[in-house]
Amino acid sequence: MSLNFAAEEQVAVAAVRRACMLTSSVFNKLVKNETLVKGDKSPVTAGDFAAQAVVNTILGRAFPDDPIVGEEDANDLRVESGATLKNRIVELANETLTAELGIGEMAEWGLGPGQSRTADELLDAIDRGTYEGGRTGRMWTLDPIDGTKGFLRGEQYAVCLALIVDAKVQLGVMGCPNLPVDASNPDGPRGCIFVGIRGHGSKQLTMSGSDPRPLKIPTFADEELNFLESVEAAHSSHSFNDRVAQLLGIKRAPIRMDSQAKYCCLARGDGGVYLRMPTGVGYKEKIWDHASGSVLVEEAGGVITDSRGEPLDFGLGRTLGENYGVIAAGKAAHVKVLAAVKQAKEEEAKSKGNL
Ligand SMILES: Nc1ncnc2c1ncn2[C@@H]1O[C@H](COP(=O)(O)O)[C@@H](OP(=O)(O)O)[C@H]1O
Ligand SMILES: [Mg+2]
Ligand SMILES: [Mg+2]
Ligand SMILES: [Mg+2]
Repeated sequence: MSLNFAAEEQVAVAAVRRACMLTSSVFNKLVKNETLVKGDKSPVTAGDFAAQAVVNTILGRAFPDDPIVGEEDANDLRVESGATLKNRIVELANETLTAELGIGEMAEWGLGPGQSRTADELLDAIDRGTYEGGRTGRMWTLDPIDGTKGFLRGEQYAVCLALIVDAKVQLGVMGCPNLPVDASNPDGPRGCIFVGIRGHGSKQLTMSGSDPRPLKIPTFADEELNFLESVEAAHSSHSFNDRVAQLLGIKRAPIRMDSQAKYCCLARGDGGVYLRMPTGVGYKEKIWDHASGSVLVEEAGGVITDSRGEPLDFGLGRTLGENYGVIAAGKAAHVKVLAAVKQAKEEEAKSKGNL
């Protein structure tokens, strides 16, 4: 029987839950100077930094020897021009770390009333996430807000945390504060946590971490299949997906959604195929954008590969290496989609050759 990572699961769910409290509460209060544009032109908010500070503080206390590959770093907050944003982040992180949740997690992990951290401690916590990754050992990977653009639009985003051991994802925990608990009731209650544990299945929990519901990807009839794809056309080629859908005879419109919430929706059967093909050259996918989703999908009975059918390699460092895209689906659907993707790639190569 494989390890069940019970202690890691408990800590990760608690950390993701606290980070989700923070991001939900900050959303309504974000003001203009609380968002920065990073070097790659992507946005980052006070919520991203503060959520990374909270999760890394908790991980640092519970598993002090584990390195963390986190999306954000504190460089922009350590300079004079970042002082206002830094103060806001410290305020938000401490509000969250000191909240009284009454679930017996608190003293042990340095949480609850009276457990405020200094600004320096919180910036250092953010910078615990600068680990380079690699092939061996234990490491966590964190995306404090995946789908920052969705977050800013008030749409889908996810707090994503995964444990990788010797380049294999063993545990993935995702918090989706805006995701309907039940896709068949889109106007009903929102907010859920998803957990995948290698060898032990996938489940959906409430936002407070209770009421586990096991997840299994259903087998879709061909005419029922549909795509889950990025909202942002710059992140994933919409036209390529359209061609693959055409080759497969898919009639249903794609579901466009930001973040790894797409993997959560795949794992519970809201959509049949996750397909993400590069839009240009040069961008390398980051491990924190796929680690937790990949184990969730696999443990719900699905398959995740690149567009050549090769497994994703989480042992190359902070990125997944050269970008061949990502295909995730239930077992039977994955075989068909992979074949159609190969055909669409051949067509594309031919038409480029003929130009
Ligand atoms: N050119 C690009 N191609 C693919 N992914 C990109 C990209 N530029 C940014 N991203 C990633 O796409 C993620 C969002 O994925 P999606 O499009 O599925 O919502 C972003 O995560 P963050 O929002 O955490 O920065 C970012 O890491
Ligand atoms: Mg980002
Ligand atoms: Mg991301
Ligand atoms: Mg992010």
